[in-house]
Amino acid sequence: MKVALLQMDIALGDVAANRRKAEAMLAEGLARGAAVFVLPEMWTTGYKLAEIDKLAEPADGPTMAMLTAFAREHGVEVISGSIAEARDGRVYNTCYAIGPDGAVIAKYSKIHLIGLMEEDRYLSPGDSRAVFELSFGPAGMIICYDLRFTELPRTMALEGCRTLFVPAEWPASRGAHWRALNIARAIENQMFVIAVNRVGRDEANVFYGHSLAVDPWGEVLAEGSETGEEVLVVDMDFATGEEIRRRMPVFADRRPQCY
Ligand SMILES: NC(=O)CCC(=O)C(=O)O
Repeated sequence: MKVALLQMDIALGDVAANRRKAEAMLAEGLARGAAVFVLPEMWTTGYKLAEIDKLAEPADGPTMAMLTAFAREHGVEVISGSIAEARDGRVYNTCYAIGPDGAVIAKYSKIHLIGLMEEDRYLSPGDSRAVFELSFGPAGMIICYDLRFTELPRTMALEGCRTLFVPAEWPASRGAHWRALNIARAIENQMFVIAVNRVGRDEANVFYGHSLAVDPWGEVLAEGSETGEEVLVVDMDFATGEEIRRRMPVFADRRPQCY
């Protein structure tokens, strides 16, 4: 199963330009045989938070129309990355999972908003998890800062999640954390982790790139560069996860009554 990680730069506040770029990268991934596509966090707008109420789109807005049409036309699965979502007079940082018929299978709004990047001033937090079924097995999604909150992916693992998608805008100043946390989440939860970060800079941050595909043993199957836009196409054998769980039966050995 080939998975395309769209490691892109983002034009701050220019939704139309970002959509054109994403369309070109989706087309490249398709030409290279990908059947699953993953985009980064807040890729339509970047962190243009002071104007986010004007830039946000409803769940059936033009960006989702483009992504659902792409999935339907080509019979592929898309993890939308996150999009500033306008809902009930608020704005959420929301990621959608889209099936090969173009239908939205699941939706997740970022639970942990990062004060360091002022998300808590401008965005509203979500309050529910997303574990769902894709063609290759049960999957889930979290967004960027959520990576630091161990309990969220652990709870999702206990609910059956075997592949975790992590769209991100993670700054280079905390690059070591990005790598360590993605690999740790994969090892401790015996999950595949597919984490897509942006490159480039905005007014406040230089971003780290290094998009990652990690297997449940913690092996890095593919990693993006630090500065370059690229479509990483990774051939993944999702069946190997169960063999790793048999070899190292961490979930069977848990003793939650002690902690
Ligand atoms: N966009 C984010 O959530 C950034 C998270 C981050 O920089 C960190 O956790 O560190």
